[in-house]
Amino acid sequence: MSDLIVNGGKPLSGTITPSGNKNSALPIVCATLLTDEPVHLTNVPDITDLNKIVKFMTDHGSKISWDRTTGEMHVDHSGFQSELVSNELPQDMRSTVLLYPALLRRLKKITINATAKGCSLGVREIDPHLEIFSKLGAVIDAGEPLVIALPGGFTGNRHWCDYMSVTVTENFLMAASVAKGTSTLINAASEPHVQDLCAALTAMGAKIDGIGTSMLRVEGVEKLHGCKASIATDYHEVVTFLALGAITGGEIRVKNSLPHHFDLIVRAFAKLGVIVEHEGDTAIVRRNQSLIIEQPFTSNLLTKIEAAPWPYFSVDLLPLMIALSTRATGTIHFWNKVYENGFSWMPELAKFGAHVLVSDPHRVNVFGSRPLRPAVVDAPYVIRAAIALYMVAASIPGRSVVKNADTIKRAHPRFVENLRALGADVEWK
Ligand SMILES: CC(=O)N[C@H]1[C@@H](OP(=O)(O)OP(=O)(O)OC[C@H]2O[C@@H](n3ccc(=O)[nH]c3=O)[C@H](O)[C@@H]2O)O[C@H](CO)[C@@H](O)[C@@H]1O
Ligand SMILES: C=C(OP(=O)(O)O)C(=O)O
Repeated sequence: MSDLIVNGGKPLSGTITPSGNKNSALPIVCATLLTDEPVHLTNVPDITDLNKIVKFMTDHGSKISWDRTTGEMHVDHSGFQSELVSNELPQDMRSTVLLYPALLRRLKKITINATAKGCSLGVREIDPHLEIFSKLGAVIDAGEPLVIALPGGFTGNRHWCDYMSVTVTENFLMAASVAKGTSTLINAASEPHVQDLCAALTAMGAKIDGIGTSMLRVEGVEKLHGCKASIATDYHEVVTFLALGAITGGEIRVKNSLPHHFDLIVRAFAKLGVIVEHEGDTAIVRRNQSLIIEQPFTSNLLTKIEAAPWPYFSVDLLPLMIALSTRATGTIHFWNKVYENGFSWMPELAKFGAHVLVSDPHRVNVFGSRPLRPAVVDAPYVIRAAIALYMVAASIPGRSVVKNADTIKRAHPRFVENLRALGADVEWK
Protein backbone atom coordinates (compact mmCIF):
# COMPACT_ATOMS: atom_id res chain seq x y z
CA MET A 1 0.00 0.00 0.00
CA SER A 2 1.21 3.53 -0.69
CA ASP A 3 0.80 6.71 1.28
CA LEU A 4 0.22 10.27 0.11
CA ILE A 5 2.74 12.70 1.57
CA VAL A 6 1.17 16.13 1.57
CA ASN A 7 2.68 19.56 2.24
CA GLY A 8 -0.55 21.49 2.45
CA GLY A 9 -1.59 25.10 2.60
CA LYS A 10 -0.93 25.91 -1.05
CA PRO A 11 -3.75 27.17 -3.28
CA LEU A 12 -4.35 24.81 -6.19
CA SER A 13 -4.97 26.70 -9.42
CA GLY A 14 -5.11 25.93 -13.11
CA THR A 15 -7.05 24.10 -15.79
CA ILE A 16 -7.72 20.41 -15.80
CA THR A 17 -9.18 17.96 -18.31
CA PRO A 18 -10.83 15.16 -16.33
CA SER A 19 -10.48 11.52 -17.30
CA GLY A 20 -13.14 8.97 -18.23
CA ASN A 21 -15.57 7.76 -15.55
CA LYS A 22 -14.57 4.43 -13.93
CA ASN A 23 -18.21 3.57 -13.37
CA SER A 24 -18.95 4.06 -17.10
CA ALA A 25 -15.79 2.41 -18.41
CA LEU A 26 -16.18 -0.79 -16.39
CA PRO A 27 -19.71 -1.79 -17.48
CA ILE A 28 -18.98 -0.76 -21.06
CA VAL A 29 -15.80 -2.85 -21.25
CA CYS A 30 -17.71 -5.78 -19.68
CA ALA A 31 -20.52 -5.28 -22.23
CA THR A 32 -18.05 -5.64 -25.11
CA LEU A 33 -17.77 -9.31 -24.08
CA LEU A 34 -21.34 -9.74 -25.39
CA THR A 35 -20.07 -9.57 -28.98
CA ASP A 36 -17.33 -11.23 -31.02
CA GLU A 37 -17.09 -8.22 -33.31
CA PRO A 38 -14.41 -5.57 -32.68
CA VAL A 39 -15.25 -2.60 -30.46
CA HIS A 40 -13.28 0.63 -30.40
CA LEU A 41 -13.42 2.74 -27.26
CA THR A 42 -11.99 6.20 -26.60
CA ASN A 43 -11.30 8.19 -23.40
CA VAL A 44 -10.69 4.95 -21.47
CA PRO A 45 -9.15 5.82 -18.07
CA ASP A 46 -5.92 4.07 -17.05
CA ILE A 47 -7.14 2.78 -13.68
CA THR A 48 -6.39 -0.35 -11.68
CA ASP A 49 -9.98 -1.74 -11.75
CA LEU A 50 -9.92 -1.68 -15.53
CA ASN A 51 -6.46 -3.21 -15.64
CA LYS A 52 -7.84 -6.19 -13.71
CA ILE A 53 -10.80 -6.66 -16.07
CA VAL A 54 -8.60 -6.33 -19.15
CA LYS A 55 -6.10 -8.84 -17.72
CA PHE A 56 -8.91 -11.30 -17.02
CA MET A 57 -10.16 -10.95 -20.60
CA THR A 58 -6.74 -11.28 -22.25
CA ASP A 59 -5.87 -14.25 -19.97
CA HIS A 60 -8.92 -15.93 -21.53
CA GLY A 61 -8.09 -15.24 -25.16
CA SER A 62 -9.41 -11.75 -25.88
CA LYS A 63 -7.18 -9.45 -27.90
CA ILE A 64 -7.13 -5.98 -26.37
CA SER A 65 -4.83 -3.17 -27.43
CA TRP A 66 -4.94 -0.23 -25.09
CA ASP A 67 -2.96 2.97 -25.55
CA ARG A 68 -3.00 4.21 -21.98
CA THR A 69 -1.73 7.66 -22.98
CA THR A 70 -4.38 8.46 -25.60
CA GLY A 71 -7.11 6.38 -23.92
CA GLU A 72 -7.84 4.43 -27.14
CA MET A 73 -8.81 0.80 -26.62
CA HIS A 74 -9.47 -1.79 -29.30
CA VAL A 75 -11.24 -4.94 -28.12
CA ASP A 76 -11.72 -8.23 -29.96
CA HIS A 77 -13.26 -11.13 -28.02
CA SER A 78 -13.55 -13.55 -30.96
CA GLY A 79 -10.84 -15.74 -29.38
CA PHE A 80 -12.37 -15.78 -25.85
CA GLN A 81 -12.11 -19.33 -24.50
CA SER A 82 -15.10 -21.52 -23.79
CA GLU A 83 -13.86 -22.34 -20.29
CA LEU A 84 -12.42 -20.25 -17.49
CA VAL A 85 -8.84 -20.99 -16.42
CA SER A 86 -10.04 -20.89 -12.82
CA ASN A 87 -13.11 -19.66 -10.99
CA GLU A 88 -11.11 -16.69 -9.80
CA LEU A 89 -12.72 -13.53 -11.18
CA PRO A 90 -11.09 -10.13 -10.57
CA GLN A 91 -11.16 -9.31 -6.84
CA ASP A 92 -11.58 -6.27 -4.55
CA MET A 93 -13.73 -4.46 -7.04
CA ARG A 94 -17.51 -4.28 -7.25
CA SER A 95 -17.51 -4.32 -11.03
CA THR A 96 -16.41 -7.93 -11.20
CA VAL A 97 -20.16 -8.65 -10.96
CA LEU A 98 -20.60 -6.93 -14.35
CA LEU A 99 -18.78 -9.80 -16.05
CA TYR A 100 -21.53 -12.27 -15.13
CA PRO A 101 -24.04 -11.61 -17.99
CA ALA A 102 -21.52 -12.02 -20.81
CA LEU A 103 -19.83 -14.99 -19.11
CA LEU A 104 -23.19 -16.68 -18.60
CA ARG A 105 -24.12 -16.15 -22.23
CA ARG A 106 -20.78 -17.50 -23.45
CA LEU A 107 -20.12 -20.32 -20.98
CA LYS A 108 -23.70 -21.25 -19.87
CA LYS A 109 -22.49 -21.77 -16.31
CA ILE A 110 -20.27 -19.81 -13.92
CA THR A 111 -18.98 -20.68 -10.48
CA ILE A 112 -18.33 -17.84 -8.08
CA ASN A 113 -15.97 -18.33 -5.17
CA ALA A 114 -15.96 -14.85 -3.66
CA THR A 115 -18.61 -12.16 -3.65
CA ALA A 116 -18.07 -8.93 -5.55
CA LYS A 117 -16.70 -6.58 -2.91
CA GLY A 118 -15.83 -2.98 -3.77
CA CYS A 119 -15.26 -0.01 -1.50
CA SER A 120 -15.99 -1.06 2.08
CA LEU A 121 -19.09 1.10 2.33
CA GLY A 122 -21.39 -1.68 3.44
CA VAL A 123 -22.24 -5.31 2.76
CA ARG A 124 -22.34 -4.92 -1.08
CA GLU A 125 -24.90 -7.66 -1.43
CA ILE A 126 -25.35 -9.76 -4.57
CA ASP A 127 -28.88 -11.06 -3.89
CA PRO A 128 -30.54 -8.48 -6.19
CA HIS A 129 -28.17 -9.58 -8.97
CA LEU A 130 -29.16 -13.21 -8.52
CA GLU A 131 -32.84 -12.19 -8.58
CA ILE A 132 -32.34 -10.47 -11.94
CA PHE A 133 -30.53 -13.43 -13.45
CA SER A 134 -33.11 -15.85 -12.15
CA LYS A 135 -35.97 -13.70 -13.56
CA LEU A 136 -34.21 -13.70 -16.93
CA GLY A 137 -33.84 -17.49 -17.10
CA ALA A 138 -30.79 -18.45 -14.99
CA VAL A 139 -30.80 -21.26 -12.44
CA ILE A 140 -29.08 -20.43 -9.17
CA ASP A 141 -27.44 -23.00 -6.90
CA ALA A 142 -26.79 -20.88 -3.84
CA GLY A 143 -24.26 -23.20 -2.18
CA GLU A 144 -20.55 -22.67 -1.60
CA PRO A 145 -19.35 -21.99 -4.19
CA LEU A 146 -22.27 -20.24 -5.81
CA VAL A 147 -23.17 -21.66 -9.23
CA ILE A 148 -25.24 -19.79 -11.82
CA ALA A 149 -26.36 -21.74 -14.89
CA LEU A 150 -28.06 -20.46 -18.03
CA PRO A 151 -29.09 -23.60 -19.90
CA GLY A 152 -31.41 -21.94 -22.44
CA GLY A 153 -30.08 -18.40 -22.82
CA PHE A 154 -31.65 -15.27 -21.31
CA THR A 155 -35.43 -14.93 -21.62
CA GLY A 156 -37.26 -11.61 -21.33
CA ASN A 157 -39.26 -10.85 -18.18
CA ARG A 158 -40.53 -8.05 -15.97
CA HIS A 159 -38.85 -7.19 -12.68
CA TRP A 160 -39.43 -4.58 -10.01
CA CYS A 161 -36.25 -3.92 -7.97
CA ASP A 162 -36.26 -3.45 -4.20
CA TYR A 163 -34.10 -0.35 -4.70
CA MET A 164 -32.37 1.54 -7.49
CA SER A 165 -29.13 -0.37 -7.77
CA VAL A 166 -26.54 0.76 -10.32
CA THR A 167 -24.82 -2.55 -11.09
CA VAL A 168 -28.08 -4.55 -10.90
CA THR A 169 -29.61 -2.22 -13.50
CA GLU A 170 -26.48 -2.56 -15.62
CA ASN A 171 -26.59 -6.35 -15.42
CA PHE A 172 -30.27 -6.30 -16.31
CA LEU A 173 -29.53 -4.11 -19.36
CA MET A 174 -26.76 -6.42 -20.60
CA ALA A 175 -28.75 -9.62 -20.11
CA ALA A 176 -32.06 -8.22 -21.44
CA SER A 177 -30.34 -6.81 -24.54
CA VAL A 178 -29.61 -10.35 -25.74
CA ALA A 179 -32.66 -12.07 -24.21
CA LYS A 180 -35.46 -13.70 -26.17
CA GLY A 181 -38.39 -11.28 -25.99
CA THR A 182 -38.97 -8.05 -24.12
CA SER A 183 -37.92 -7.19 -20.57
CA THR A 184 -38.97 -4.41 -18.24
CA LEU A 185 -37.16 -3.13 -15.17
CA ILE A 186 -39.05 -0.98 -12.71
CA ASN A 187 -37.24 1.05 -10.02
CA ALA A 188 -34.14 1.08 -12.24
CA ALA A 189 -31.06 3.20 -11.48
CA SER A 190 -30.50 6.19 -13.78
CA GLU A 191 -27.01 7.45 -12.83
CA PRO A 192 -25.00 9.12 -15.64
CA HIS A 193 -22.89 5.94 -15.93
CA VAL A 194 -26.04 3.81 -16.34
CA GLN A 195 -27.07 6.17 -19.15
CA ASP A 196 -23.57 5.82 -20.67
CA LEU A 197 -23.89 2.04 -20.68
CA CYS A 198 -27.30 2.37 -22.39
CA ALA A 199 -25.71 4.54 -25.08
CA ALA A 200 -22.89 2.03 -25.66
CA LEU A 201 -25.29 -0.94 -25.78
CA THR A 202 -27.51 0.99 -28.21
CA ALA A 203 -24.44 1.57 -30.41
CA MET A 204 -23.95 -2.22 -30.30
CA GLY A 205 -27.50 -2.74 -31.58
CA ALA A 206 -29.49 -3.04 -28.33
CA LYS A 207 -33.05 -1.68 -28.21
CA ILE A 208 -33.57 0.20 -24.98
CA ASP A 209 -36.43 2.56 -24.07
CA GLY A 210 -36.65 4.83 -21.05
CA ILE A 211 -32.95 5.71 -20.81
CA GLY A 212 -32.36 8.06 -17.87
CA THR A 213 -35.63 7.09 -16.17
CA SER A 214 -36.56 4.58 -13.49
CA MET A 215 -38.40 2.30 -15.94
CA LEU A 216 -36.38 0.58 -18.64
CA ARG A 217 -37.85 -1.51 -21.44
CA VAL A 218 -35.50 -3.65 -23.49
CA GLU A 219 -36.42 -5.57 -26.62
CA GLY A 220 -33.92 -8.39 -26.90
CA VAL A 221 -31.94 -8.89 -30.11
CA GLU A 222 -30.31 -12.07 -31.30
CA LYS A 223 -26.84 -10.58 -31.57
CA LEU A 224 -25.02 -7.42 -30.61
CA HIS A 225 -22.43 -6.06 -33.01
CA GLY A 226 -19.17 -4.10 -32.88
CA CYS A 227 -19.20 -0.32 -32.48
CA LYS A 228 -17.27 2.81 -31.60
CA ALA A 229 -18.04 4.38 -28.23
CA SER A 230 -16.50 6.98 -25.97
CA ILE A 231 -16.28 6.88 -22.18
CA ALA A 232 -17.90 9.98 -20.67
CA THR A 233 -16.08 12.40 -18.40
CA ASP A 234 -15.81 11.36 -14.77
CA TYR A 235 -18.15 13.73 -12.95
CA HIS A 236 -16.61 12.59 -9.64
CA GLU A 237 -13.29 13.93 -10.90
CA VAL A 238 -14.91 17.22 -11.99
CA VAL A 239 -16.31 17.66 -8.47
CA THR A 240 -12.99 16.62 -6.88
CA PHE A 241 -11.00 19.33 -8.65
CA LEU A 242 -13.63 22.04 -8.11
CA ALA A 243 -13.75 21.14 -4.41
CA LEU A 244 -9.96 21.20 -4.22
CA GLY A 245 -9.93 24.72 -5.66
CA ALA A 246 -12.52 25.79 -3.10
CA ILE A 247 -10.85 24.20 -0.07
CA THR A 248 -7.37 25.57 -0.89
CA GLY A 249 -8.52 29.04 -2.02
CA GLY A 250 -7.25 28.63 -5.59
CA GLU A 251 -8.96 29.03 -8.95
CA ILE A 252 -9.74 25.85 -10.86
CA ARG A 253 -11.23 25.44 -14.31
CA VAL A 254 -12.41 21.96 -15.35
CA LYS A 255 -13.05 21.24 -19.03
CA ASN A 256 -15.68 18.83 -20.47
CA SER A 257 -17.55 19.17 -17.18
CA LEU A 258 -21.01 17.79 -18.12
CA PRO A 259 -23.02 20.87 -16.98
CA HIS A 260 -26.31 19.13 -17.87
CA HIS A 261 -25.72 16.74 -14.94
CA PHE A 262 -24.68 19.46 -12.49
CA ASP A 263 -27.75 21.42 -11.31
CA LEU A 264 -28.00 19.70 -7.95
CA ILE A 265 -24.22 19.45 -7.55
CA VAL A 266 -23.88 23.23 -8.06
CA ARG A 267 -26.64 23.63 -5.45
CA ALA A 268 -24.72 21.44 -2.97
CA PHE A 269 -21.57 23.54 -3.44
CA ALA A 270 -23.68 26.68 -2.90
CA LYS A 271 -24.86 25.31 0.47
CA LEU A 272 -21.21 25.46 1.52
CA GLY A 273 -20.75 28.97 0.14
CA VAL A 274 -18.96 27.88 -3.05
CA ILE A 275 -20.06 29.37 -6.36
CA VAL A 276 -19.55 27.10 -9.37
CA GLU A 277 -19.78 28.92 -12.70
CA HIS A 278 -19.95 27.52 -16.22
CA GLU A 279 -18.45 28.95 -19.39
CA GLY A 280 -19.72 26.59 -22.05
CA ASP A 281 -18.81 23.17 -20.74
CA THR A 282 -15.95 24.44 -18.56
CA ALA A 283 -16.78 24.56 -14.83
CA ILE A 284 -15.03 27.20 -12.75
CA VAL A 285 -14.45 27.83 -9.07
CA ARG A 286 -12.89 31.28 -8.59
CA ARG A 287 -10.20 31.93 -6.01
CA ASN A 288 -10.90 32.71 -2.35
CA GLN A 289 -14.48 31.53 -2.07
CA SER A 290 -16.27 32.55 1.16
CA LEU A 291 -16.91 29.21 2.76
CA ILE A 292 -19.99 30.07 4.77
CA ILE A 293 -22.74 27.50 5.22
CA GLU A 294 -26.04 28.75 3.84
CA GLN A 295 -28.90 29.30 6.30
CA PRO A 296 -32.27 27.75 5.43
CA PHE A 297 -35.29 30.10 5.23
CA THR A 298 -37.12 27.90 7.70
CA SER A 299 -36.06 28.78 11.22
CA ASN A 300 -34.43 26.21 13.52
CA LEU A 301 -33.38 23.91 10.67
CA LEU A 302 -29.90 22.75 9.79
CA THR A 303 -28.76 23.04 6.19
CA LYS A 304 -28.48 19.52 4.85
CA ILE A 305 -27.06 17.63 1.91
CA GLU A 306 -28.80 14.31 1.40
CA ALA A 307 -27.44 11.65 -0.91
CA ALA A 308 -29.35 8.82 -2.53
CA PRO A 309 -29.70 7.14 -5.94
CA TRP A 310 -29.67 9.54 -8.90
CA PRO A 311 -31.17 12.11 -9.54
CA TYR A 312 -30.48 12.78 -5.86
CA PHE A 313 -27.03 14.08 -4.92
CA SER A 314 -24.64 11.14 -5.42
CA VAL A 315 -23.45 9.17 -2.38
CA ASP A 316 -19.99 8.92 -3.92
CA LEU A 317 -19.70 12.73 -3.89
CA LEU A 318 -20.71 13.09 -0.24
CA PRO A 319 -17.18 12.66 1.24
CA LEU A 320 -15.91 15.55 -0.91
CA MET A 321 -18.62 17.84 0.49
CA ILE A 322 -17.87 16.66 4.03
CA ALA A 323 -14.20 17.57 3.57
CA LEU A 324 -15.16 21.01 2.28
CA SER A 325 -17.58 21.59 5.16
CA THR A 326 -14.80 21.18 7.74
CA ARG A 327 -13.44 24.50 6.37
CA ALA A 328 -16.79 26.28 6.16
CA THR A 329 -18.30 28.49 8.86
CA GLY A 330 -21.46 27.03 10.35
CA THR A 331 -23.03 23.63 10.93
CA ILE A 332 -24.34 21.24 8.29
CA HIS A 333 -26.08 17.88 8.24
CA PHE A 334 -25.10 15.07 5.83
CA TRP A 335 -27.38 12.13 5.15
CA ASN A 336 -26.17 9.07 3.25
CA LYS A 337 -29.39 7.19 2.50
CA VAL A 338 -27.59 4.30 0.80
CA TYR A 339 -24.60 2.91 2.68
CA GLU A 340 -24.54 1.73 6.29
CA ASN A 341 -20.76 2.18 6.56
CA GLY A 342 -20.20 5.39 4.62
CA PHE A 343 -18.90 7.36 7.63
CA SER A 344 -16.33 4.89 8.98
CA TRP A 345 -13.55 7.39 8.31
CA MET A 346 -14.91 10.20 10.55
CA PRO A 347 -12.39 9.38 13.34
CA GLU A 348 -9.60 10.01 10.79
CA LEU A 349 -11.10 13.40 9.97
CA ALA A 350 -11.10 14.17 13.68
CA LYS A 351 -7.31 13.62 13.77
CA PHE A 352 -6.99 16.88 11.79
CA GLY A 353 -9.07 18.58 14.50
CA ALA A 354 -12.36 18.50 12.56
CA HIS A 355 -15.52 18.38 14.67
CA VAL A 356 -17.95 15.80 13.35
CA LEU A 357 -20.84 14.27 15.24
CA VAL A 358 -21.91 10.87 13.89
CA SER A 359 -25.61 10.64 14.73
CA ASP A 360 -26.17 7.15 13.33
CA PRO A 361 -24.67 5.02 10.50
CA HIS A 362 -26.37 7.20 7.87
CA ARG A 363 -26.09 10.70 9.33
CA VAL A 364 -23.43 13.15 10.52
CA ASN A 365 -23.31 16.80 11.52
CA VAL A 366 -20.17 18.79 10.78
CA PHE A 367 -19.37 21.80 12.93
CA GLY A 368 -17.19 23.68 10.48
CA SER A 369 -14.30 26.08 10.68
CA ARG A 370 -12.61 24.45 13.69
CA PRO A 371 -8.83 25.07 13.82
CA LEU A 372 -7.19 22.23 11.88
CA ARG A 373 -3.66 20.86 12.20
CA PRO A 374 -1.57 18.53 10.01
CA ALA A 375 -1.99 14.84 10.84
CA VAL A 376 -1.17 11.29 9.88
CA VAL A 377 -4.42 9.58 8.93
CA ASP A 378 -5.41 6.17 7.63
CA ALA A 379 -7.56 5.97 4.51
CA PRO A 380 -10.23 3.26 4.49
CA TYR A 381 -10.76 1.12 1.36
CA VAL A 382 -13.13 3.81 0.05
CA ILE A 383 -11.94 5.80 -2.97
CA ARG A 384 -13.77 9.03 -2.21
CA ALA A 385 -12.94 8.98 1.51
CA ALA A 386 -9.22 8.75 0.66
CA ILE A 387 -9.65 11.78 -1.60
CA ALA A 388 -11.60 13.67 1.06
CA LEU A 389 -8.81 13.07 3.59
CA TYR A 390 -6.30 14.34 1.01
CA MET A 391 -8.46 17.45 0.43
CA VAL A 392 -8.38 18.36 4.11
CA ALA A 393 -4.63 17.70 4.29
CA ALA A 394 -4.08 19.93 1.24
CA SER A 395 -5.88 22.80 2.97
CA ILE A 396 -3.69 22.74 6.12
CA PRO A 397 -0.20 24.30 6.10
CA GLY A 398 2.38 21.66 7.08
CA ARG A 399 3.08 17.98 6.49
CA SER A 400 0.28 15.43 6.61
CA VAL A 401 0.25 11.81 5.55
CA VAL A 402 -2.76 9.97 4.14
CA LYS A 403 -1.81 6.33 4.64
CA ASN A 404 -2.98 3.52 2.35
CA ALA A 405 -4.44 5.95 -0.15
CA ASP A 406 -3.79 3.92 -3.27
CA THR A 407 -7.45 2.98 -3.52
CA ILE A 408 -7.57 6.35 -5.36
CA LYS A 409 -5.82 4.61 -8.28
CA ARG A 410 -8.94 2.46 -8.75
CA ALA A 411 -10.70 5.49 -10.24
CA HIS A 412 -8.34 8.39 -10.92
CA PRO A 413 -5.45 8.11 -13.41
CA ARG A 414 -2.42 10.36 -12.84
CA PHE A 415 -4.01 11.79 -9.70
CA VAL A 416 -0.81 13.09 -8.16
CA GLU A 417 0.53 14.34 -11.51
CA ASN A 418 -2.69 16.32 -12.02
CA LEU A 419 -2.47 17.77 -8.51
CA ARG A 420 1.14 18.81 -9.04
CA ALA A 421 0.23 20.53 -12.31
CA LEU A 422 -2.17 22.62 -10.21
CA GLY A 423 0.61 23.57 -7.77
CA ALA A 424 0.16 20.91 -5.08
CA ASP A 425 3.11 19.62 -3.08
CA VAL A 426 2.22 15.93 -2.88
CA GLU A 427 3.85 12.59 -3.63
CA TRP A 428 3.27 8.86 -3.34
CA LYS A 429 5.51 7.00 -0.92
C1 LIG B 1 -19.04 0.03 -10.04
C2 LIG B 1 -20.11 0.96 -9.64
O1 LIG B 1 -20.85 1.48 -10.47
N1 LIG B 1 -20.19 1.24 -8.33
C3 LIG B 1 -21.19 2.19 -7.87
C4 LIG B 1 -22.50 1.43 -7.69
O2 LIG B 1 -22.25 0.33 -6.79
P1 LIG B 1 -23.37 -0.81 -6.58
O3 LIG B 1 -24.09 -1.07 -7.84
O4 LIG B 1 -22.69 -1.90 -5.88
O5 LIG B 1 -24.34 -0.07 -5.61
P2 LIG B 1 -25.90 -0.31 -5.40
O6 LIG B 1 -26.62 0.73 -6.19
O7 LIG B 1 -26.20 -1.74 -5.62
O8 LIG B 1 -26.02 0.06 -3.86
C5 LIG B 1 -25.11 -0.40 -2.88
C6 LIG B 1 -25.81 -0.80 -1.64
O9 LIG B 1 -26.57 0.26 -1.12
C7 LIG B 1 -27.78 -0.22 -0.58
N2 LIG B 1 -28.87 0.56 -1.18
C8 LIG B 1 -28.72 1.19 -2.38
C9 LIG B 1 -29.70 2.00 -2.92
C10 LIG B 1 -30.88 2.14 -2.17
O10 LIG B 1 -31.82 2.86 -2.59
N3 LIG B 1 -31.02 1.49 -0.99
C11 LIG B 1 -30.03 0.71 -0.49
O11 LIG B 1 -30.18 0.15 0.59
C12 LIG B 1 -27.85 -1.70 -0.83
O12 LIG B 1 -27.49 -2.37 0.34
C13 LIG B 1 -26.79 -1.93 -1.88
O13 LIG B 1 -26.12 -3.14 -1.75
O14 LIG B 1 -23.49 2.34 -7.16
C14 LIG B 1 -23.15 2.88 -5.88
C15 LIG B 1 -24.31 3.76 -5.44
O15 LIG B 1 -24.46 4.83 -6.33
C16 LIG B 1 -21.84 3.66 -5.94
O16 LIG B 1 -21.45 4.02 -4.64
C17 LIG B 1 -20.72 2.82 -6.58
O17 LIG B 1 -19.64 3.66 -6.88
C1 LIG C 1 -17.84 2.98 -4.31
C2 LIG C 1 -17.15 3.10 -5.44
O1 LIG C 1 -16.72 2.08 -6.23
P1 LIG C 1 -17.06 0.50 -6.14
O2 LIG C 1 -18.53 0.37 -6.27
O3 LIG C 1 -16.35 -0.01 -7.36
O4 LIG C 1 -16.50 0.03 -4.86
C3 LIG C 1 -16.78 4.42 -5.98
O5 LIG C 1 -16.42 4.50 -7.17
O6 LIG C 1 -16.83 5.41 -5.22
